Amino acid sequence: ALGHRHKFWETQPVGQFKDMGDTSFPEGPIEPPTLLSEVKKEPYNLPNLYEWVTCDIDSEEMCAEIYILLTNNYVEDDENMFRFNYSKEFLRWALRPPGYFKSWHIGVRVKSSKKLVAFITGVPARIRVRDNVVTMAEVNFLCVHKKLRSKRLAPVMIKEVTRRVHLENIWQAAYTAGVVLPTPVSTCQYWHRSLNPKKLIDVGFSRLGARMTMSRTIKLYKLPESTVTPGFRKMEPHDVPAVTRLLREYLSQFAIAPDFDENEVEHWLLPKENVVDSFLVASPVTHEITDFCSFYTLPSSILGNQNYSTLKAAYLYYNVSTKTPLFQLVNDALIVAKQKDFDVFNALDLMQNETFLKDLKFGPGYGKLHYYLYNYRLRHALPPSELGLVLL
Ligand SMILES: CCCCCCCCCCCCCC(=O)CSCCNC(=O)CCNC(=O)[C@H](O)C(C)(C)COP(=O)(O)OP(=O)(O)OC[C@H]1O[C@@H](n2cnc3c(N)ncnc32)[C@H](O)[C@@H]1OP(=O)(O)O
Ligand SMILES: CN(C)Cc1n[nH]c2ccc(-c3ccc(F)cc3OCCn3ccnc3)cc12
Repeated sequence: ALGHRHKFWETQPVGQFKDMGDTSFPEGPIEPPTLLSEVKKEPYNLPNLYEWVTCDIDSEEMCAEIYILLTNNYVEDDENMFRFNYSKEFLRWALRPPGYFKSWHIGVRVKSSKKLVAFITGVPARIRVRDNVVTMAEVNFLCVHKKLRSKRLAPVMIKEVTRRVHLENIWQAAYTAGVVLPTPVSTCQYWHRSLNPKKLIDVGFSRLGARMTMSRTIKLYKLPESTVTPGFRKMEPHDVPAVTRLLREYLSQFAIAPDFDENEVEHWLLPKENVVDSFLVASPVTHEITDFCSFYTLPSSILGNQNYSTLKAAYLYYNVSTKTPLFQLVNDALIVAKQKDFDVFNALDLMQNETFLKDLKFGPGYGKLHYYLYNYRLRHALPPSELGLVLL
């Protein structure tokens, strides 16, 4: 805002800070599509030492290079105590949804050593914004090696993924970040629910509460051995049509939400070992599916701790409650996560999550996750309760 210059973002079709509060602009695309013949045909120039590489995520070797780059150089928390450690199977899941483009998995190598030093990705998604379903690119995994930071490489990466998205006649994007950029369409807070409080305190993720002993803390977060909702079970392939109907109906209440079809529900929500867990509640009598709950697995490396190297974290994903109270549904997810030896269960305060966070003993995190749309203006920022989109 004041004095804050965004030399790159000021050139982009995104809401600008200087226009904040000006509601005279219509909601919708900021720039019209250009003719495909007018989209730049060759890649943007990189500094001389570097070259573009289109990453084949199916290749074990390429996937390993991406995994290692992210493991050592991706997002850390504000105190640099943890760094996301997306697994290879998670990356393959996240980057190969129905209709994905290999050309949107973009790497930068050092010409001489062939070392992968930067990465950015897009995957196609139909996102509804109020009443408009827009095909967008969900942009993610932007990463520049720690040794190459602050050289203005990120703008080149962003322009290149934009160019390749334009070549597929797609003109909007959605992305999230912990940093404030021009201009968030919504801002969420993240919350954490301890499952293994002793480890969380040992690694410095949590602190022992005032007037609390360790044994009192362990007791506070204790969960039942098994889930409590009758008819609560893992999702299976034959459930895809019913879960799609249930989820589409539920997500229709939010201003921004994915427009999932059965293929996308199959990809994003069928359980995948070590990647995504999903459950539903089917009425024992009618077998009607009335509720749904899911979380994904995203460990964080613990930086500089002698006893532990990894924090096993679950992240609340998409949930639907029509009969079982959301509180009880998510509590069953906590119970399953504890059974699977997760250390912590994370959630954003979007959708209807703030109705249960405190009651289920989630504590507020220290940072925010900002949501952005590229080349699509909203007249006002949305409260998180109107957001129905979870990006990985
Ligand atoms: C129609 C299709 C459109 C498709 C594209 C849509 C847009 C997609 C946008 C991408 C969405 C990604 C979503 C996503 O992946 C989820 S957010 C996670 C981003 N990754 C990390 O935080 C990993 C660790 N950090 C790094 O690797 C580097 O610090 C990065 C690469 C972040 C910046 O590298 P650097 O060496 O530290 O910085 P310079 O190269 O010198 O560049 C500085 C410029 O980059 C702007 N910047 C910094 N962080 C950003 C971020 N997270 N998004 C967007 N812009 C970001 C910054 O404001 C400045 O521009 P300004 O001068 O205007 O302020
Ligand atoms: C969303 N996706 C784009 C990854 C991403 N990028 N930037 C981020 C900033 C915060 C969160 C986040 C989202 C939900 C949550 F419960 C906790 C979070 O971060 C905790 C702090 N932290 C950062 C790294 N290790 C721990 C994700 C992201």
